[in-house]
Amino acid sequence: MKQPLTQKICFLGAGSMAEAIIRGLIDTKLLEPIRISAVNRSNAKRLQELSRRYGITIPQAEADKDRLIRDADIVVLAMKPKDAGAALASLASLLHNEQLIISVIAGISTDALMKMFGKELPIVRTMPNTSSTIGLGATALCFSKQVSEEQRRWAEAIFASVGIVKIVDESLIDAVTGVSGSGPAYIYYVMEAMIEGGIQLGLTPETAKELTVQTVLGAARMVQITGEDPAELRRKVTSPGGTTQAALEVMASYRLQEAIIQGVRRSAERAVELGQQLDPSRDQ
Ligand SMILES: NC(=O)C1=CN([C@@H]2O[C@H](COP(=O)(O)OP(=O)(O)OC[C@H]3O[C@@H](n4cnc5c(N)ncnc54)[C@H](OP(=O)(O)O)[C@@H]3O)[C@@H](O)[C@H]2O)C=CC1
Ligand SMILES: O=C(O)[C@@H]1CCC=N1
Repeated sequence: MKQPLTQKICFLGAGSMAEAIIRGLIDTKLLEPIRISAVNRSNAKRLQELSRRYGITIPQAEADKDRLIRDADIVVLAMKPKDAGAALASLASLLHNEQLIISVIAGISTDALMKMFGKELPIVRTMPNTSSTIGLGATALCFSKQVSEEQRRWAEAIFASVGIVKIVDESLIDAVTGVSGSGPAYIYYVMEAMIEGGIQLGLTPETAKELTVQTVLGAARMVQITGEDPAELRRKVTSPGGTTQAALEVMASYRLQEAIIQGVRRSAERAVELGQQLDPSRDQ
């Protein structure tokens, strides 16, 4: 097991992505709950729920909020892109350059964040996904030049506690959003359709769901364990003139693969748009 971290971490934004990471940190004992705090905009009930569930610190009064942010060694920005402008402007005066800033916000570049803060800070821009909740996340990281070696290790350890970590150039983070940030939703979408197909053919919803879940799990693990390409594994399922070929021909007639590729591309493009809405000077 990795050496536990001794830093204090404050999550700014206490939604699903923050909870996924908090849970991983605690489950893997990378950080003790006492070193973790979370603040949000207004939803006190949500903070109480997280505090009850994980034993983390939450502000007891408005003034506590600023103190938790100021005292943290690591501040994780985990609000929606649309809320980031207002949140980050009010945050600038609380941040100092001994802190590491980790952003999970889709689309917003490290340059744009620094512009919003009005100062140069060590920033790790990340793109995780919600499978981090169960330790099976896929996260890409990139670093601003102010990030020290030690801070890189903190960031890598934090996201390694909830899944796999890939270091990428910042120019590729939006592509990661298209593949694995939004990716779980594509798979759920396919699963919904498989379950519905099964129900239409007479299976109970429970049986259709169980069979679908095991099929998706098994297919992903087959790729991982055998190391074979998905295309090759698909070929092995597809007997000439058989049932799978018949199914895939129908799916191809609906251009399913093309639809997914275009969806991945559109997600990445949308990340760029979200960033531009906050940083009109961005020229991509
Ligand atoms: N969900 C996902 O699959 C992924 C999300 N991301 C990124 O993670 C970020 C968060 O997403 P997600 O967890 O889904 O969002 P949620 O809507 O679940 O949570 C957002 C949180 O941000 C808080 N918030 C809003 N404004 C402020 C503010 N001014 N100060 C402090 N907190 C604030 C909200 O508080 P309140 O409820 O009080 O308003 C809420 O707790 C997004 O930027 C998204 O791009 C990245 C990868 C995957
Ligand atoms: O949909 C979104 O904007 C966020 C970013 C990646 C996954 N969810």
